[in-house]
Amino acid sequence: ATPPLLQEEEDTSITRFQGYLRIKTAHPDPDYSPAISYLKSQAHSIGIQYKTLEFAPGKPVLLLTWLGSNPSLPSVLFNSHLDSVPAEPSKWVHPPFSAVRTADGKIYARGAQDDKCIGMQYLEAIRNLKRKNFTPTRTIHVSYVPDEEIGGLDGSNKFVGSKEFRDLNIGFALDEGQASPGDEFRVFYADRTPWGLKIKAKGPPGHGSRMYDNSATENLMKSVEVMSRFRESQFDVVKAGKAANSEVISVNPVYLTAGIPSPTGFVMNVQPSDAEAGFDLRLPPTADPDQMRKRIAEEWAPAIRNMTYEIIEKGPIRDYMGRPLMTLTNDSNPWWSVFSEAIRRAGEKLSKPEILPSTTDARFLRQMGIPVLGFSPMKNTPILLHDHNEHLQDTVYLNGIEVYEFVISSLSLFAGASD
Ligand code: MET
Ligand SMILES: [Zn+2]
Ligand SMILES: [Zn+2]
Repeated sequence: ATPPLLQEEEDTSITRFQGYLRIKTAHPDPDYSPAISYLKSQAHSIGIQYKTLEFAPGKPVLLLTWLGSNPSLPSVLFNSHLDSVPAEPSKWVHPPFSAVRTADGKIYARGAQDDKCIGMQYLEAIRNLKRKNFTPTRTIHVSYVPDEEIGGLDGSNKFVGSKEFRDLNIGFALDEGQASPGDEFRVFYADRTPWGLKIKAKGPPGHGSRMYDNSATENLMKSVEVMSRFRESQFDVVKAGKAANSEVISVNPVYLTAGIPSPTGFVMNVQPSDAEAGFDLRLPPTADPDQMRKRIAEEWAPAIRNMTYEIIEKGPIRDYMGRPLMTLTNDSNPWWSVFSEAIRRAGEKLSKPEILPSTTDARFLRQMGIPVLGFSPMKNTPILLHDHNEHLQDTVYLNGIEVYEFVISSLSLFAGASD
């Protein structure tokens, strides 16, 4: 057993976390370069290698490497994203980029849970392991990628397709998960894939008083009704306890638009010739994308009702072999066994592995055939990602560092799988 950290050392690691949280990498205009500089200086002080890669202008990927004693073995990757969603400062009790630590130990910042915590915990764990003279067998990589919150197409997606990535020879990866309100950590073996769906209706315009068939708004409303019924059918499965939220297809409206603008709002006595609605769809890996496309074409936006549609598919659902993008969480996956055993040895518990209701860059890694688990070590913590007043308890943050020490050391020493 190693002695607990001195108060002073704890404070320093919290201060370093606060420093990262104060860098504004929130959309719509994330400033990546100060974040990259900050992380590079951390890597320098720890004594590990670093390099910046750029696959899209102004969108750097930072890669840190702790070389193992047997670099020919497949390596292990710890991923996090540099960016975060926007915050509305007026809705927060402390400014979202202040990283205030309250008297009772809560650290307030956009990114405190999603996911700057893990980005810094990886580094603190490596710092501690180095101090204890631990030598990894497998090489450990830590990646910081841009643009996750807007779909990752210029970030992780391009990174995994690069020669630089192939050369890393990654055997297993960890990416972000979600906080757990209970006292067991959550772990995720798959993500849902987001589709943005826009449906558009056209129809004859007419006097506001007229009753006639096939107006644009009538056609759009018919679709919205059909889609609402589908949404309800999925939600019913969840309410009946037959599936988790993340195991069904979600279809949620995000905008509705029609009408002819006027200086006072909209023209009130003309039925418009165009109407449009947008939806956030999330498809679990078990969903059949062809069936979904067919449903959209035939039922949700049928041409016979003068409707058109656009599907923005933000990432894969299946791998190149057509199999659902899921990482095995049983003993047939030796990485799972090593990971779950490390959690046990850290004195912690995992709840039953889940599909993540939202989406991470793990889907791009899984598409390359790499097993990935989603994991953010936050227990007894409210789920505050994308919410106002996102915060993390200092003790939870510090505990996570210890957990990663077990996880990083175990994975790097694991000798079993050579491919
Ligand atoms: C639009 S891709 C996904 C971005 C974000 N992580 C989410 O789940 O909403
Ligand atoms: Zn997020
Ligand atoms: Zn995230």
